[in-house]
Amino acid sequence: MSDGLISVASPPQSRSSSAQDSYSTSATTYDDPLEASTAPGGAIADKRASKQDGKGNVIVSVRVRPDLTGNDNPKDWEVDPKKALISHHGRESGDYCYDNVFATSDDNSRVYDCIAKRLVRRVMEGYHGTVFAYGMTGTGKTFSMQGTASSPGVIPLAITDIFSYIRETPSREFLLRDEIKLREDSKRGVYASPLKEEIVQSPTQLLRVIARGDQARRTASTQFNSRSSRSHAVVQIVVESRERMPGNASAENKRGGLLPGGVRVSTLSLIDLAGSEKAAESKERRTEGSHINKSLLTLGTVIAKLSEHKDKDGKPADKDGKHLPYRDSKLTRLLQGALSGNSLVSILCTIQTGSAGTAAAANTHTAETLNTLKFASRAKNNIVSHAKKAEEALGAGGDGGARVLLERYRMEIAELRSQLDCQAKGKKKTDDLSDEEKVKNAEEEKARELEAEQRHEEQMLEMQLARTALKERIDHLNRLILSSKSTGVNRSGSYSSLANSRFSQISTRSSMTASNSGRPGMERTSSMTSASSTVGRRSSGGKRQSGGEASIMEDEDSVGEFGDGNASLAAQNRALQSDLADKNRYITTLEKRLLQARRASSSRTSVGFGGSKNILVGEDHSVSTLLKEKDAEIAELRARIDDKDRMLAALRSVARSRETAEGTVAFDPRAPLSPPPSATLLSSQQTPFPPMKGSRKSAGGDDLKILDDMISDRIESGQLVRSSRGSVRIAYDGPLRDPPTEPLPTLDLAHKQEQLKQQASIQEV
Ligand SMILES: Nc1ncnc2c1ncn2[C@@H]1O[C@H](COP(=O)(O)OP(=O)(O)OP(=O)(O)O)[C@@H](O)[C@H]1O
Repeated sequence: MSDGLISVASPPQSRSSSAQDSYSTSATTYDDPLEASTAPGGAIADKRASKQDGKGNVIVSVRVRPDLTGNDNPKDWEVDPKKALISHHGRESGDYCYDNVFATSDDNSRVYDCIAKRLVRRVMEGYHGTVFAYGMTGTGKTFSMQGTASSPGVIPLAITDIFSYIRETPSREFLLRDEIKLREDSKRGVYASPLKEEIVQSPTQLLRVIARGDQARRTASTQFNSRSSRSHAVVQIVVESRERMPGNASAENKRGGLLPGGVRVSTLSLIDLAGSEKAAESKERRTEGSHINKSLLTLGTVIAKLSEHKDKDGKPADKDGKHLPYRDSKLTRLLQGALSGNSLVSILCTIQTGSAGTAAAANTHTAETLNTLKFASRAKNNIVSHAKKAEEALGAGGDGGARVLLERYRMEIAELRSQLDCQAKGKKKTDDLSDEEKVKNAEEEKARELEAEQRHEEQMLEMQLARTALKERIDHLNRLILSSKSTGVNRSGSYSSLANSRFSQISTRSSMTASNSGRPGMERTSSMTSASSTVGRRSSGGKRQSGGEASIMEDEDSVGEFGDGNASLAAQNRALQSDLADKNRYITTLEKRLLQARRASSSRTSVGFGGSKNILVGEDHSVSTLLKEKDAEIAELRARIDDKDRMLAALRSVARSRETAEGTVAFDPRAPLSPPPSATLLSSQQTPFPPMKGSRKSAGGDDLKILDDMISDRIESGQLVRSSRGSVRIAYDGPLRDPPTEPLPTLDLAHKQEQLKQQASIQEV
């Protein structure tokens, strides 16, 4: 027996690995009491002993690679798979008993069932598990761990079982990630590849991830070392699981409705170490500081020291009580958990018992094989595992919680759901706010519309008020205009009254002149004038009318009183007087027409302006036009008056010429209706009133003086009577002629012309 490391022979395997529950081959068992009864009877005591000292959690198996020459039964080696015994006969003879010894005929499936299947199950249940292969280069480590397409190794089979277990365990949910793959070569030492852990959801995906890592490993090996065994390959699968909601939970609850329990995290490490023979032989490489050799040597050293000594706390220590040098290499650092007893461990050592060719090669090969067996024996004897189920990490607190990806994911999911809820609430709130804003906007819009409507109404009201104000202003202005016009009209009316008054004055003066003359024609003229004047109405009494009528008759008879032979001159004077009377009548008629026109204009203006407030400004033009027409009529009347003046002047000139030609004519006092022409002219020229100005005075100044002298003579003779006011009249000579109570209107053309001119000038103003 080689160095006494292998103390417990592994029982022969009895079952295949095709079935999930067929894992019952190992002589070592994990801390499952029910498993003990299933083991072969001869190994029960040893297994119980292993369980008691914690060695039951460590499985050490040896696989013998077939000999390429077909010599699977070398004379120095005896392999008994059933007894899990390898015996070497020769210089270093001995029996090496392990938990499992696989013959050359055993395939990968069987190897997996014996060394890893149950471990994988335990990992799925919450244990940490480590499976690594150790052996000489070319002895079938990779073949056993990875296998081939037709004969998958431990890793693919473990992956298959992992997903099978997940499918068969609906009460829990799992999360798998290929976390770390340590690579170690002579140049870079141990390094992680890939550096990024990946979540895997299917065996194919996990295998693809592993294949990428293996490809990287091979590339590195090709670059730095032609031999792939110069590096390690570590596949570490982290399994997180937690209990699901009851089966009747809805699909949504199955995803998110987790029970309040924590997340269980376990790790399955599958390691394909570099060729151990180099670590054992190549001192040269060790002196070069080979990381690979150092790791393997450190691993061997650690394993060799595991059970030799314990520290004061009972933890593995070296003989000096010092801590084991796990940190001397990254490999031992990685495997520290497994080697220190916190993990289930399964060690597969591969050997090749066949011929290595030459004798030297055969000796080297045998020595290396023996070293592998010794390593396995030490591992079997020294590694004590007290692996327990990993504690469920509750919540996210602490480092453990932070390391739990599932918990992190759960928390992240919860947080995302919270955010989603918040977003949904926010969205709802936003929607609500949007609705509120819409309502608010609608209200604001409505308010704006109302405000606009009110503003519009106010504007309309203001416009209406403005229009009203403008209308009032216009009306006011119109009233002002009308007032101005009315004032003019009223003034016109006042002027009319005034004019009537003045006319009455004129009439009074005329009556005085007529009284002086005592001619019925004057009375007739007076009556005509009085018809349009207040004074005239006063003078239009029945007595006076009767007197007037009588006067007319008397006028006809009075001619004979002045029958002095100057009848023609008297007749001419009468004709002139008659003509003057006609002119006066014509002037009176014109005055009446002018007065009527002014009244009509005033009436139309008053009716037009006072009857409607909406008078157009254009109507002023009609008034103005009417006024202009009246002014034009007045101007025409003035022109006619001027014509009459010129006619009178011509008549006076003719009378003077005749008087000059006929000499002095004796005045016939019997002819009162036939006063001398000079008297008539005197009267007509307002003698004894102030003489007319201008050409009129100069035209007949001498003649008038003569006539004045004649009138004075007749007054002295009693034929004419001068009143106290200066007017002259024919002396009263009998009862048949009532003296006039009021002065008869006399012809005072010049004075009337002046009045008309004054009236016209006032109208123009
Ligand atoms: N049990 C076996 N049955 C059939 N062929 C095997 C077996 N074991 C190994 N081989 C073959 O032996 C060769 C070397 O095997 P493998 O590469 O697995 O050795 P290794 O120990 O991994 O070497 P290294 O340390 O260099 O990686 C391979 O071609 C492989 O197919």
